[in-house]
Amino acid sequence: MSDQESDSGKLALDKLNRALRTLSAASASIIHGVAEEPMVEDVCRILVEIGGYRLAWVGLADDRDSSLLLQAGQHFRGRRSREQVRTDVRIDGWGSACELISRAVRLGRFVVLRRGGEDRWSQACSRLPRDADYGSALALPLKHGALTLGALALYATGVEAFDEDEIQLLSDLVGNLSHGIVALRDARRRSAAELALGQEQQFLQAVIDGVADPTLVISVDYDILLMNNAARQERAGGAPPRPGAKCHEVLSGCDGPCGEEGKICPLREVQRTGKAARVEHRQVGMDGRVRIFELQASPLWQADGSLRGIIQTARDITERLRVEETLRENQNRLDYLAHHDPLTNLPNRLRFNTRLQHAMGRARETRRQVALLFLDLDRFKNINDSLGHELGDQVLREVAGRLRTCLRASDTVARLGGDEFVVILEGIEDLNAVALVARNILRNLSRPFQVGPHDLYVTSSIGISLFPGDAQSVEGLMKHADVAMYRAKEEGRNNYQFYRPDMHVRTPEMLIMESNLRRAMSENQLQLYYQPQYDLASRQLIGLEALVRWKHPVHGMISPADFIPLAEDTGLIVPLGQWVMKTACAQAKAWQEQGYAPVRVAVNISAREFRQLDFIDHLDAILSETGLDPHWLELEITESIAMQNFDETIMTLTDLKIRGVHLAIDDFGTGYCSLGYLKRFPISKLKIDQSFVRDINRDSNDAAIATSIIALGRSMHMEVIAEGVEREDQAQLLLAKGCHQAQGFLFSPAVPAEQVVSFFSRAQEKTRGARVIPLPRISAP
Ligand SMILES: Nc1nc2c(ncn2[C@@H]2O[C@@H]3COP(=O)(O)O[C@H]4[C@@H](O)[C@H](n5cnc6c(=O)[nH]c(N)nc65)O[C@@H]4COP(=O)(O)O[C@H]3[C@H]2O)c(=O)[nH]1
Repeated sequence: MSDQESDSGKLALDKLNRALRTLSAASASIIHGVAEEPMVEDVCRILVEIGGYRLAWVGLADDRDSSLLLQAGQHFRGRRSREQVRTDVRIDGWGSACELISRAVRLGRFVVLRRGGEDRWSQACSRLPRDADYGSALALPLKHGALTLGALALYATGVEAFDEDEIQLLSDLVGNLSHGIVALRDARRRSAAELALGQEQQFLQAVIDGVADPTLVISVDYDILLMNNAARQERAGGAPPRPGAKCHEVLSGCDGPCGEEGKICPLREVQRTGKAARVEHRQVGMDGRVRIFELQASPLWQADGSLRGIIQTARDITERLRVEETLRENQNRLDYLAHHDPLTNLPNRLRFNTRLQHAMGRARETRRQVALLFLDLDRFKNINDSLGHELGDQVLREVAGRLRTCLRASDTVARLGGDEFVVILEGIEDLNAVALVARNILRNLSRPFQVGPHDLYVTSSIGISLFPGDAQSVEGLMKHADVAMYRAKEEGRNNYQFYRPDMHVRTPEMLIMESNLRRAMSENQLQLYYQPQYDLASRQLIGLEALVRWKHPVHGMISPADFIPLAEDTGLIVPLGQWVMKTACAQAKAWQEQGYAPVRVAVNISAREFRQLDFIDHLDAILSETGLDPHWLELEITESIAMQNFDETIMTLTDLKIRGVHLAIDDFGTGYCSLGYLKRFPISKLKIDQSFVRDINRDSNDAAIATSIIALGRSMHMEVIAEGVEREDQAQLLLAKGCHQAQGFLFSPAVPAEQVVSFFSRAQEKTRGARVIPLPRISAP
């Protein structure tokens, strides 16, 4: 081998070694590269410093507009340029500066140019430093699959640089560099996507954190995808859920999805129905308190229509449920009070009426009979009068208890008021069964009642009417059972009677009483007493109630409670009522003419009187005859009068109102006045029945009813007066509850007209100074 040959072999070996070192260093740089620009720059540096090229640069295509950005590192031997040339050289055009690279990119293969051998050489070198000694240049396209990323340009001193082997090695290097660039770009895109995802996540988190109710986004696998701040506070003390946490673990502390113990899984509900779902869950909070949550789950659909999961909001409804429960209890309690007798807890008249209606309906279907037993305690008034109402009440409670024991659970026993009870027996085929029950009741009630220190003997009388035989309506059955009950009393009490039509024929006793009453009216045995009514706060006289008295020459004073019902039955109530009205009006006018300050006089009107077609005509005649201004007359009707024949009643009441007559509802609370009707009546006053006043300080039911009546009166702009006020504590409590008027023994019983002037005098004293009223003391008629 000649020296020349040996030198050229050594040179070739050096060249190969250098090329391999270059490839190895460039590969290491590519593998460890973390960012595209420094990596490309480093590869250029290696090509110059290790590879021995005069210059290396990379031009990268901008895939946005197919222009070429010469943005990566240029390297010159001995110095380094950080310049980035951004040029608008089109890949398919030929610009001055990037000739070489543009061409390699456009052709998609390497391009070699040599000084003198190629007419474009000067253009390819036009942007290079002028002092450089270039002999040849090579451009290799950076390709990744079908995509051309740009090209690497190398400049060397010799004209014959870049032989085939070298180009091959450099092609491998460029291939690695392309991979490196693509890998870094992918990584950059990935991290940008991850960043965007993170920001999106943060945005969503901020959105649901803004929701006040605990809110979760749950996947179909029960994973918690999002949980808002309120939910974290509620379930995890503010901590975020651990990754992969399941909703049932966090919300209920359960291993498996909800479904047991009546807890419906909201996710499954949404999956089952494909719609939003609402369920209630009982959960123990972080503080150990049991709370009820209303969970509202809305489906979270994906673009392909499949269910991604649910958005679940929870609302603590513990307090709302508690309030609802209290309201329900209050409503039940009010319903109960409206349908039950507070003293005995038996159904009251209202409930009894409904039950009887239903029983009649069932009897029509089953073709069986209904028996109505009307029961009245014999001489119960004596117990009340001699031992007091409290013991009387105890007896009534005990009677209620005993009645219940005599009946089947399906039978009804109710208290109508006072000492009157009714029993409904259904499914009757044989009247003997009814008689058996009646006998059983009589036997049970005739056993002594142990009340306080007393052994009381109470008997009762029972009248029985049958549906459908005796009557087809509640009123008819009641009326006939009542007639039969009176017959039982006449038969010596403590017995029962089935109704018979001939019972309407008056008994000799009744006929005697009737003729006595007629005589009483013609012989002036009747007298009007007046009970004063007072303003509770000022204790000023505001009215007088006229109450009739019968002074029998032999039997003495007979209570109106005993003869008014008879007068109603016989029709005598009509002339009696006219006498009362005329006397009361004349008396009121007389007092006014005597110079006493006028007060309103109240007169009781019974149902039969009120229903007389000429009732208003008679009233007009009395008013014109006596000259009393109708404003000073008040008519008291009972709830039951008001509730019968609504249309007629409202016409009569309106006629009265037009005349200026005041209207009051007596014994309010004992009947079943519909509020709907009440508000349509032109009534100005409600009288709280004395049965609610008696124990108003002791019995919470009485107090509740009195309070309701006062509130009702106030809401309907009516006056409210309490009757039967016997003690100062009752008066004080009524005043405190907002009832401003009262009458009762606390102030005075009903007294004859002559004594009434003493009330006027006292009223006069109280108002002295305010108003001077002349008092020509003329004696009362
Ligand atoms: N325990 C107690 N009782 C008190 C007290 N203050 C007043 N009373 C009594 O309570 C009754 C109130 O009259 P009422 O509810 O209209 O009840 C009256 C009314 O429904 C009827 N009545 C009386 N006079 C007439 C009348 O002229 N016409 C009509 N249709 N009915 C009348 O007879 C019922 C009974 O009348 P009276 O025996 O006079 O009984 C009166 C009165 O004396 C009190 O503090 N304690």
